Amino acid sequence: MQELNQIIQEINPLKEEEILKTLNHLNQLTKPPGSLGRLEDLAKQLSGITEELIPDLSKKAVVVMAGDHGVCEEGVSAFPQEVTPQMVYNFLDGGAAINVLARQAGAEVFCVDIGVKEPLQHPNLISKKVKPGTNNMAKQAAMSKDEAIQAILVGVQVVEDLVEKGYSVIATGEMGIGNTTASAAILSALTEIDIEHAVGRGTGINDEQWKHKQRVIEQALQMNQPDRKDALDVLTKVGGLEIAGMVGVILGAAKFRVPVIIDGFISSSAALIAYNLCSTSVQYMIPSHLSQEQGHQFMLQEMGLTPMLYLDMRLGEGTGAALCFQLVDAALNIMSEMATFQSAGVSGANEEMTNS
Ligand SMILES: O=C(O)c1ccc[n+]([C@@H]2O[C@H](COP(=O)([O-])O)[C@@H](O)[C@H]2O)c1
Ligand SMILES: Cc1cc2nc[nH]c2cc1C
Repeated sequence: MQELNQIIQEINPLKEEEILKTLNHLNQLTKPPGSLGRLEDLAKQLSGITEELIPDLSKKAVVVMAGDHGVCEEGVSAFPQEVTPQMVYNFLDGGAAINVLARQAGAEVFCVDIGVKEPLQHPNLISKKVKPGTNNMAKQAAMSKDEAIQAILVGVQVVEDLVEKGYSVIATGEMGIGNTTASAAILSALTEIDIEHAVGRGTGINDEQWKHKQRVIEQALQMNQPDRKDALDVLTKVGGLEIAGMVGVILGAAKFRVPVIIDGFISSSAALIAYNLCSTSVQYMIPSHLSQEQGHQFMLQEMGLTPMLYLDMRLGEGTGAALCFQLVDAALNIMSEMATFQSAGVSGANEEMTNS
């Protein structure tokens, strides 16, 4: 707990001065001020995070946290639990969607076993198992507080190792059959959103299974009584090991002043926990896309975030976040390659026609 509190204390706000310098530069480029919209916001955020006008963010990493969920025994997913380890090997063999999208963006995928039920072995796997899957949250707490903290610290350590190797922008990803149940439970526990709106179809359950999933989550919340004001308590009682790992990735990124691209519903439940533990951490988050999972919009709204992309995706793994690497590159290339009004001999706006 002390170590986690120390990390939170080391998270500082973005550098306002650097953001103003970036705005000033953007306004000199050959375009009407603000006309590149969210790309301009992104350029400002990146410089506020890194304390550099045009940072080198060429070394990109996707961290895929994998974990299993005891609540699967209640029948909450369209797929069996063995898909979690099977997909981990798929990530390690380079054949999953995240491998394709990461390659396209020039990013590397790092897969972490933080809580897969069965033993896994692969030379490229980062083996940091805290526990072989969570307990069934409908019957008891998903994990102990110590395990939740341990999993968060794994995420922080993974980021520290990546930063040491020169990685400068990180995307969150996850794999865990049953984890939309944990994420929806986190959303209902931390906000006023009712269960019907917080719970989605995950990998694709039918109406009847969806109603059942709602009842299971209701039972888990009744049984565990997570404290809305204590995000660590919520994570412990109804969260997941991969979710806790991503909380650590996000807090670690904020600590080391590295931009962190948040993927979909499950990644955002981790972001919501991180935000509740340390509200400043939201300044380091880039919300990549709006997942089709229905509760996702409420998570982002709760943190005051607007997604960059609307692609009706609901895969997870970090796929939406990986697509945003290209937007990060776009924002930086605008900053470094565009001509200024002065250098290109282009006339500026008519003074009397503008607001500023
Ligand atoms: O990222 C999302 O928005 C997202 C939405 C729905 C499902 N998923 C993925 O699907 C799995 C969880 O779905 P489920 O139905 O087993 O809870 C898990 O491996 C997630 O990566 C991911
Ligand atoms: C095949 C499959 C791939 C996934 N990737 C992330 N969640 C997933 C769930 C399933 C079922």
